[in-house]
Amino acid sequence: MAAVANPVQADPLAQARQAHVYLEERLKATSATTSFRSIPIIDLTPSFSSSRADRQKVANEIHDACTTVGFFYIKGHGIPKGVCDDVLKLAERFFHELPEPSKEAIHLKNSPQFRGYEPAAFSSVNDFASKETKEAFNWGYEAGLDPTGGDGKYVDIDGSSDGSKNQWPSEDELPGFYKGIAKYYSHVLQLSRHLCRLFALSLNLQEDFFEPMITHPGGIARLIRYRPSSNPKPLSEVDEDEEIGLGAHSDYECFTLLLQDSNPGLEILSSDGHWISAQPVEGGIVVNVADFLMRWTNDKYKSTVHRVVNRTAKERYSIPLFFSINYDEIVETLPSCISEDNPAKYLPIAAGQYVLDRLSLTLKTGKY
Ligand SMILES: O=C(O)CCC(=O)C(=O)O
Ligand SMILES: [Fe+2]
Repeated sequence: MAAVANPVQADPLAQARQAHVYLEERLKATSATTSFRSIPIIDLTPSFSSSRADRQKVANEIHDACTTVGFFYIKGHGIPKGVCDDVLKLAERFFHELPEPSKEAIHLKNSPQFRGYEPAAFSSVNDFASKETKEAFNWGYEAGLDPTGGDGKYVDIDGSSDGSKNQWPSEDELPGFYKGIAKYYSHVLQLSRHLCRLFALSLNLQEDFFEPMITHPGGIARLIRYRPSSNPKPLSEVDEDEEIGLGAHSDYECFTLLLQDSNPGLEILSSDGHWISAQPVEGGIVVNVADFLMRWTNDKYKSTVHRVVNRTAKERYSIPLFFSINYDEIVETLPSCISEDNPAKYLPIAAGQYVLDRLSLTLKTGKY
């Protein structure tokens, strides 16, 4: 086991609370560790090459983005444009076509695993945001959505392993919904596995280091709808009283792959206090490091605070996948991220336990 210096807390809930305190501190931070004004764009095309040098080159770009901004766009990722367009259309159909009682029937409050429909103003990712205007539909990994078929050993965040916990709308009411979701999800899952190989190279690990840990990965995804703004205004440097679509937060898992439509809205907090707009990039998918990977890398890779404000008079749709390694995998700090001068800061923890603690904390604050 890796040496653990000053283990913060042995109690997972206390650790989760501490992560919340950490977020509060990040939001207040004014002194820069790394400040930025733009988000790198990384072309993944060479990462599919049989040349190790080509793959390493992309991995090095990922390393630079993750140790500074914590966010980057990927292009040349291989998911066909039609698949992305179709799933965004499906999101629109879900919110517009599914009758309210049918949405209510698959409400997230029925699900200990946070799956299903979440109406506007139902939750808040942090204690500081006023009511969030977003609406969402959440689902998680199931073997039927995985083109590998999975390994039959899927374990959920709460340790359960008795089948899918997803709440799907009925095929009669929303024909083709499950099929369309499955198509996009299978693509984005395989892309995440590909990224895991690049993350491994970027961290000086064997390229297949993560492979045994992603055979039944955690992958909560959501369709999100942000209403048009009633009073559109441009991003200003100081804006305390925003109409918040999604409050300032960092993500919980390993990394997030975000498909956004053509409307801007995502804003990322530079460490000198400026919010930077992650404008949609044609054919691009946004990738960001999340808290579990930050912890796993001993804080080397940055999980950067972000929020969503729809400043346009149009609806905005986005579809994040929060990719985690197998939830039952217990991890300790990555060997390439510790040294005598920089010993491991965190205790080993199961990937799913960490996510559950963070999600439960949202419950504890009474916002769910
Ligand atoms: O909708 C977006 O652009 C970002 C969504 C997000 O940050 C999240 O769901 O965690
Ligand atoms: Fe997020």
